[in-house]
Amino acid sequence: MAIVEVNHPLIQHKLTFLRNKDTDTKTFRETLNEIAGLMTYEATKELKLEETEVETPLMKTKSYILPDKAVAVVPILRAGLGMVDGILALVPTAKVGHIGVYRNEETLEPVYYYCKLPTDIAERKVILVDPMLATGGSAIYAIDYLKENGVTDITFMCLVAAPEGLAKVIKKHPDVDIYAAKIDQGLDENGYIYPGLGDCGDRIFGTK
Ligand SMILES: O=P(O)(O)OC[C@H]1O[C@H](OP(=O)(O)OP(=O)(O)O)[C@H](O)[C@@H]1O
Ligand SMILES: O=c1cc[nH]c(=O)[nH]1
Ligand SMILES: [Mg+2]
Repeated sequence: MAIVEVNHPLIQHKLTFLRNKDTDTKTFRETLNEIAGLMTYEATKELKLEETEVETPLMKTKSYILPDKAVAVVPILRAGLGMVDGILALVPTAKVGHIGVYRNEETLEPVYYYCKLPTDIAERKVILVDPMLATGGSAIYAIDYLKENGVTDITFMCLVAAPEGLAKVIKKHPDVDIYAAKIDQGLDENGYIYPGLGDCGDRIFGTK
């Protein structure tokens, strides 16, 4: 298990634009995908490769490729969708599953409404994505769900995480690696990440 705050200057620079309340929807969406791509580079560094042989213009040589069933990306709807294209730009052979969970605004408990996963998901490394890890309820629900479907290798990738939610996820799922662009100060009285960036789903899709 690892908790990695990906402190790359390009990621931290781009995160500033996502935090800014005046950033428009188009810029927000594009920048979120750019960060997701940069984080993917770090989060996939332990991927196993297969040896192959390739013929260069000069000679045959040993080289390496990803196995056919290397990766599945699973966004938690809706906001997780905002990271998928950035990840697929780097891992185009990944399959994509979807888990629909929203947070009840009063109880802050996760509410399930949809799921569709690749049939061979248990054979793949799953990158579970959601920009916001607040109380941790949605992430824990989605990880439980993946494990019930036979998945054994899960990395959770988010943009900002609250320390209290992070602690809950690690306690329940100590085998899951977590990558965050930033671990923030905490949660406010409404369960929003502080300082955070507001409601990420609404900012991606322009719904408020
Ligand atoms: O850690 P938690 O306390 O569970 O909160 C985090 C969840 O809340 C947000 O989703 P939201 O319920 O706003 O749904 P949306 O993506 O459809 O906007 C966010 O994208 C996470 O899924
Ligand atoms: O700060 C938060 C917490 C949950 N969901 C969001 O979109 N933002
Ligand atoms: Mg939302």
